[in-house]
Amino acid sequence: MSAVVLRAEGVGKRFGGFTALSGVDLEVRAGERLGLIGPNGSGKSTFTNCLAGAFPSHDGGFTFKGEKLAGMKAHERARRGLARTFQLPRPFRGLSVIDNIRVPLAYAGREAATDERAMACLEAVELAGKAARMPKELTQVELRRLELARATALRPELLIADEAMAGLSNTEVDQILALLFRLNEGGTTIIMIEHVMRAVTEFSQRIAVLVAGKKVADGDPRAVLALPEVEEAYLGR
Ligand SMILES: Nc1ncnc2c1ncn2[C@@H]1O[C@H](COP(=O)(O)OP(=O)(O)OP(=O)(O)O)[C@@H](O)[C@H]1O
Repeated sequence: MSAVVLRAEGVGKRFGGFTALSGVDLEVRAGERLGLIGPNGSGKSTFTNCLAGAFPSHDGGFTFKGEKLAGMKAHERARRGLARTFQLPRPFRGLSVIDNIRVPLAYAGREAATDERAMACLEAVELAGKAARMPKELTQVELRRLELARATALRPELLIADEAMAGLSNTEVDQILALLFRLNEGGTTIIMIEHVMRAVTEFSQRIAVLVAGKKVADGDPRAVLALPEVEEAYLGR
């Protein structure tokens, strides 16, 4: 079995008096494909934000590649190989597609921000033909692909893909799925947060379920999805 790359221990987050996450433990192994699911508002993005360093404080902690992340800013976590995409793609709207890739390359300094490297990132998501276009000229699925290219330009060890498929057609879902499989085959560990259940079941080797901020299940996808508490959480949406 491969090494644990990420360990979350007792992660909790409150917004004022509201508990959005509570006591979440999670382990992810190197090279794994994990589906993180749960009804709307169950805390999936909050978990991602805590992990990526978007929130300054929360309970519990994360260990990534053996190093505690507490106190590290988002960019420091990114430099260590932790990447995430956003539910709503966030390209630099004033920059061309290729410049959107040059920015993370240049910023992190781990890779030379050469044209070749930026083009290779675009080729990996089949956007090389649109390198000179502006983000507003891209379709929804192309924007999702650009978001993935931006997140993976630095060849992260772990990628959290937060609803990369929302609102896409079946064919487009397949395109993004293929891309995520390719990234995983290249060695990237992936946490997929997704409501498109077909994609989650095709992709995930394991599924963890959040309901009202608590992890209620974690294990083999078929066994997890058959649990009464998981069915109830979804049917009760
Ligand atoms: N910055 C914030 N301030 C206050 N409440 C917040 C904030 N961010 C999230 N919440 C609340 O925390 C709860 C969990 O939200 P979160 O976005 O993590 O859920 P989610 O599982 O990602 O949902 P979805 O599937 O709809 O994206 C929700 O009730 C949400 O309203």
